[in-house]
Amino acid sequence: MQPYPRPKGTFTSADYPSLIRMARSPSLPDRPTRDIDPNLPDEERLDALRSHHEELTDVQEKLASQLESAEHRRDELRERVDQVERENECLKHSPLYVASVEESFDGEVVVKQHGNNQEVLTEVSPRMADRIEPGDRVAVDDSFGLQTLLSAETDARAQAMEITEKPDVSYDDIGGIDDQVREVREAVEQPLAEPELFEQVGIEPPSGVLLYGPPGTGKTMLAKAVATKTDATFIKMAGSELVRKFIGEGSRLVRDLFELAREREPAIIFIDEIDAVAATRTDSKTSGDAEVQRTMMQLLNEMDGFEHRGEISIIAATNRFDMLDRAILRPGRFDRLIEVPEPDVEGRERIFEIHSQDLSLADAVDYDTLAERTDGYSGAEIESVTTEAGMFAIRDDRTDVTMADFEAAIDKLESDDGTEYVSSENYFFN
Ligand SMILES: Nc1ncnc2c1ncn2[C@@H]1O[C@H](COP(=O)(O)OP(=O)(O)OP(=O)(O)O)[C@@H](O)[C@H]1O
Repeated sequence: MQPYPRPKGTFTSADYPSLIRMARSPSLPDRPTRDIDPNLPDEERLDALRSHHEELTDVQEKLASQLESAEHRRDELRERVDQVERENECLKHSPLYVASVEESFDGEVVVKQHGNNQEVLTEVSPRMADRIEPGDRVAVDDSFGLQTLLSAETDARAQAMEITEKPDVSYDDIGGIDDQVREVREAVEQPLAEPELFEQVGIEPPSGVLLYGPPGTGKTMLAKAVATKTDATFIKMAGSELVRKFIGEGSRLVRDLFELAREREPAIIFIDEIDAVAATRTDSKTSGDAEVQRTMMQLLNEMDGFEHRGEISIIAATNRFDMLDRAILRPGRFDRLIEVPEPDVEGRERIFEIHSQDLSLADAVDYDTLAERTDGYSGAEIESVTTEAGMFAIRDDRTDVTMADFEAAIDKLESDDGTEYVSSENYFFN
């Protein structure tokens, strides 16, 4: 019996077309044909028919065997396809590491992985070979295979950090949170302005200040106002920017952040939405969580190793105090907590006054009444009311803003929102 021609060896997907062709046209055994003379005596005809039947049975067995082999081969190929698909899925989902290209040779490069600074020589696929240059940032897989060319590092830094040489916010621009202004001045301004005072007394100034409270209450303004007052460079980084896609990138950005601050002393580092990197650990052990943990550890390392901080202050802000990992609140880290609440009625009146300073007002605007009507509004929402009041005047072809415009603006914001503004008393735990 002639066996079905089984292809040998290991195959890749590139071999599939030829394998399929082979499976479709196997060498089939010849179909036996026989003409039996009808004039033969019965016995001879019967013998001839028997022998023909045997030949046919033989062919049928051969075909059955070939079919069985083909089915077996099909199952093997299916299994292989499943395995390749699984490997493919794994490759798609496994995390990539960020590395810098140090040197580039003919088809090979030396890359240095961020985070552990491990250097390796690795091959570059022809599809990437002519695009890779020393200094490029690349994403590599577990075996250091180059997967993607990343955008220039300067872009990543610039995207993630907002640097203001001279912010122009003064303490007078901030209304309704006088106690918080005083506390921030004490904790940040004084150590920057009079470091010798702390030395003389023999105490360490607070390491980091954490401002917490609902959105739009002036936390960023506070940090900017201290930078203005102390002539410090204001470097803002959003925590969400630190939670990057690639392993090693978040901790690298944290290092860059502190390095930049050292270059630009005096400087204020402001980390907004710190909860994005410093939330309480969850049970899930995904690689994303591990990466966030690494970024947080890098941040804590930078703070812990900041003995001679010079003229650099660190301020962080969060709307989700309840979510924070307590590790960041230990002494030597964010050890001065300042709650920035929504303004009370007097605070709202003051914020209305501040934001109406540049408005051209038609008649005396009753800030007291406006403050009464805006219970639960944040500073940012009060700013929106004044802008909207100005829009009403413009729509009405006037250059002066009236009390009625303010009233209409509040009505509009409340109907746009669909709800009354909720007081923030339990904001953190909702
Ligand atoms: N207390 C305030 N006094 C005057 N203006 C304020 C006050 N709070 C907020 N504003 C206005 O709202 C805008 C946004 O405020 P800011 O960015 O400081 O809030 P935030 O607390 O940092 O908010 P988020 O938590 O959303 O980052 C400010 O530019 C300012 O115009």
